[in-house]
Amino acid sequence: MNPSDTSLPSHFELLGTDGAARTGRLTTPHGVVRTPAFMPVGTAGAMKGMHWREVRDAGADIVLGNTYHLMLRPGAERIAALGGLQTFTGWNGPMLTDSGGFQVMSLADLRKVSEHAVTFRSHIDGAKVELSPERSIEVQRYLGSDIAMQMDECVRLPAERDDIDRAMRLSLRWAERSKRAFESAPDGYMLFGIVQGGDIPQLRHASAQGLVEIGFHGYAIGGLAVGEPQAVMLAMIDETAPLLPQERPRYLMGVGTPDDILEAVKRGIDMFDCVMPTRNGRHGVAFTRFGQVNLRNARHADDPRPLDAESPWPSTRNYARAYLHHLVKAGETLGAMLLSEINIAYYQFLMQGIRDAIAHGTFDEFYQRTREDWARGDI
Ligand SMILES: O=c1nc[nH]c2cc3[nH]c(NCCN4CCCCC4)nc3cc12
Repeated sequence: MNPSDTSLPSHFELLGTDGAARTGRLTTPHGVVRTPAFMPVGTAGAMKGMHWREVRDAGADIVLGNTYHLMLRPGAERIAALGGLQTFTGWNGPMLTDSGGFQVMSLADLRKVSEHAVTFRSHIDGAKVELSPERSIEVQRYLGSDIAMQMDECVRLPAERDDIDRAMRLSLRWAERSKRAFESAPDGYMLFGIVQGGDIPQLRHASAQGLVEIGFHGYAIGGLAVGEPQAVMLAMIDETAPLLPQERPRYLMGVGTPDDILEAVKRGIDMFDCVMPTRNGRHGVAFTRFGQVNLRNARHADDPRPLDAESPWPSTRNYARAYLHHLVKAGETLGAMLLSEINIAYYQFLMQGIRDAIAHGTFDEFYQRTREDWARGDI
């Protein structure tokens, strides 16, 4: 389990730091991921409202798929028989899959957590399903993701200390089982552990130290972006990141807004995923260099200007706000499509700016200027 060895099909190289911010390169069997990286979320094997070529052209190196959705429909064994996720979907680049535990807790009916597994009824057809750490690893292997996640239990916040402690210790035992199942067939792919511990520093420390002792290719910080204020999320990153190995990637799950990402990169996070760019796009909200713009707002009805005339992304600099406003108000599918690509392109533009700034030792200036631009707002 030594992914710093660059002769392995999967390995991480730390290329530069600026304060606690890091830039690196994560090599996987399906390609290279530039970090800090934002992973668009293709939950059920598709990027809602976009073609894969647009996701690639926007600058995304890696996308996320969800084990929970894909194992229920179309089924992991079926995807394996059809060549795995990359062949099945046509996205021929790196993919990371979440283990399924989080979605079970947020989407499934009649779910029950035991030491052995979580059992639930499919939200699609009501079928009874059991998801153990071993089955989750088996499913992720069938899907063929380059980076698999351990099975864990994420507790929504606020929560009682006893419940956070119980879920954190269960997740550590599941981490051990996930690794054992993963190592039963070493094949050059990666497995990440997930730090739990809620908003309690001592439990975060215990979780991080326990995972490092087990040893993983990378370490996710989970149990955040689950209802807590941003200040609490950032405080838990401050408590956790310094305990994680410098030479392994750190992944903050489910995060977040551009502001969340900038703050987390400043604290040493390398990887992110969030549905926000595509979900907000479908709801008519654009992310731009000057903050968010709600195209449903009547103020755009006669505005011939594009969202950002300086943007490198064609749709951001070519379409009049009045047209985007019209599409959104008319419920035209093209509105959701254009705003999804515009938003994914902005997130990747932000990540490229972050990587360049860290590489040049100018992250602090980039951080200040970016926040000033957001604060200036959309004129
Ligand atoms: O602790 C986790 N383990 C496994 N997967 C996770 C996924 C997560 N996703 C989130 N937050 C998602 C927040 N997102 C923001 C935009 C709207 C939909 C919800 N926290 C997470 C924690 C975990």
